[in-house]
Amino acid sequence: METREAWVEFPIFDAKSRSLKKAFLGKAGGAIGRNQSDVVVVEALRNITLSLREGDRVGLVGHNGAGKSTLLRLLSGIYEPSRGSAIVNGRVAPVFDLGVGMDPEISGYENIIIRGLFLGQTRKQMLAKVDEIADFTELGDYLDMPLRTYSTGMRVRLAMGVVTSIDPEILLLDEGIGAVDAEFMRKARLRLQSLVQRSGILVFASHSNEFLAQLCDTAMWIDHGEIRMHAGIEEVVTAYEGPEAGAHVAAVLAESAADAAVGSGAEPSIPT
Ligand SMILES: Nc1ncnc2c1ncn2[C@@H]1O[C@H](COP(=O)(O)OP(=O)(O)OP(=O)(O)O)[C@@H](O)[C@H]1O
Repeated sequence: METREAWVEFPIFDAKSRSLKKAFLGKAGGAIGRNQSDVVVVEALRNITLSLREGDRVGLVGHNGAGKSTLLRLLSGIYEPSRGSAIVNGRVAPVFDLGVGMDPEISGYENIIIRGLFLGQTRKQMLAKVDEIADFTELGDYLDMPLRTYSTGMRVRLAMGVVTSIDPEILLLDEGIGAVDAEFMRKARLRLQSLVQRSGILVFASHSNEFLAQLCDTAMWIDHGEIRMHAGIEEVVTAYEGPEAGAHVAAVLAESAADAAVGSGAEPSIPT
């Protein structure tokens, strides 16, 4: 997966732009400027060159409107670069808009299948795991009801169940998963971790440093549409948010490492 000097610009034809004489760079959001035809554009991504390979687990950090979601959409092929190039080889599972691929008029069960097809699974594969996914969601009889009768959190449960049941080569994840209750989140986290382990490449946009530290091994700081820094998570978070946040990341990393060590130590050894 590779991008070279890729830009994503959104032309805004109805911008109230008379006062916009010079390019504007605020705290939040990408730069607002003009293109060659003098149309106002939001420069959501500027000059992005990156190369990701099997095993890479990258977290995206950056302020609101920095370009994280746009980068995920560029990497998934939803957006074409307006300049430069983006080449993606592999089966991509874009998991940012949990509602995409869902139909409000059909049942939860049917939506499990549809959403799976949307994520590149076959109908046969989905039929084989629909019961297990249904169990995970704990939605019971609601699974026979149309999706429009669900609350936001219930929809997220369904979407999370499907998403965490697949085996993607490239997993693009946005943290749109805050709507579920704490107990369900704990359960979902384990499934999410196992999904990440099965995936070839992970790119994860999140405002939760704890989550980033649990799932990723490097972080990329996106600032006004540009890659400002790509390094270890602790280093990037320290630069982006300060030493306290960096120390928190270090503590989470140490905890995960300790858990992993206990996990491997607990495995029974096979006598020879
Ligand atoms: N469809 C669109 N049309 C116009 N501008 C857009 C569009 N989508 C995104 N933008 C702009 O692109 C910039 C980057 O937005 P993006 O959603 O990628 O940010 P983000 O880093 O994911 O932010 P957040 O943390 O708030 O979710 C913002 O300035 C936003 O206003």
